[in-house]
Amino acid sequence: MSNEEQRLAPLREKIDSLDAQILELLTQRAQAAQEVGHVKGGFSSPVFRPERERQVVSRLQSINPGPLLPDGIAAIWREVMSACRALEARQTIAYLGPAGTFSEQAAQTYFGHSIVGLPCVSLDEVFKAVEKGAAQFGVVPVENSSEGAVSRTLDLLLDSPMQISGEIVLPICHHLLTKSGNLDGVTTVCAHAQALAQCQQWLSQHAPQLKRQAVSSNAEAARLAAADPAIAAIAGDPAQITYELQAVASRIQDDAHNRTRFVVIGNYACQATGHDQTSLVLSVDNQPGAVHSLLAPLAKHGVSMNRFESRPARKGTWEYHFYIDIAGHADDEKVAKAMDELKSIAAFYKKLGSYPRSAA
Ligand SMILES: O=C(O)C(=O)C[C@]1(C(=O)O)C=C[C@@H](O)C=C1
Repeated sequence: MSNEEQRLAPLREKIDSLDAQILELLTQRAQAAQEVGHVKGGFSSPVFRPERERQVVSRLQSINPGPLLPDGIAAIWREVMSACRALEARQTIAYLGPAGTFSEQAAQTYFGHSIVGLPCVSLDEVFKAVEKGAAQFGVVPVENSSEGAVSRTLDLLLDSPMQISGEIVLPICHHLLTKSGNLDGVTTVCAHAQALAQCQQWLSQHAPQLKRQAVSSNAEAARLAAADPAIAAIAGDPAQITYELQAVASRIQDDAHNRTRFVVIGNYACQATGHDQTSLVLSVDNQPGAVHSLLAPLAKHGVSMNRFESRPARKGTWEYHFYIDIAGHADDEKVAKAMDELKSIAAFYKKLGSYPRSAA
């Protein structure tokens, strides 16, 4: 045995013994979750409880003695609870496919890996899958930090009976990918229109000769690049791994801090956790000071606004729907008061959901 092996052997024995103890405890935890599942089954109540999962992670982070980092605690328990939840009933999660999209990564980041993924061909299909009950929840992109709102998602949220029960913020890094790892013989770069826009400066500077072709998703671009040596794709890590491509250049997005916010849609109203957000859609009659009147109840009750987005109301007139995210849960007293006032002055009012805020 080498000197290194001699020193590693007792440490590894210690890790093996600790792992056996952790497994014993995880087994007991899984059995407790199974019992929880039986109780819920008796009341026909939902398996997935985002507010409880948030509480579990926050409590452990608050008593964490170190050296594990808070993000590490969150990642470990995300998978522990995903595996325990699957023993109660494995959840089917719809997302914008194909496999290898950032939407799939967002779904796994939020629900862990013990889920059944249901890749859908469009955002409309994600909503339909959840509305029809083919999936318990759906994950859809709603906003990118460089490109702004995903307008189709906003329009679908407006019309859907589903509510928002969570949010995920993912850092988005795009790479230029080919089968060979170089641009020899490559004529065209394919990507989703949003990704082409997010990388346009880099492309103009470093690969102006490539024809830019928008396709339905970056994962689809990666699939095309894997099949055709004349095609390069712009896509992220999940698609690079799925389609076994090589990076010609990494992190080519023009904004180094590029992030996308996804929301979880479903038929579940979350309880308050103390770190919540409420999403609303409103419209006001087209008259002077109307938008200001929408903001007044928030200021009056000390409710802060995290986001404000407008979309044409699609009625052929110059009218708009305002999508606003406010801090707090609809059951919080000051939020409830502000919402009541908003409801009374708005020409149109819809609550999209109250849910725990993403830590990112
Ligand atoms: O507490 C519950 O309701 C559970 O079902 C247990 C548990 C867990 O593993 O801690 C699993 C699934 C829920 O989403 C929340 C928590």
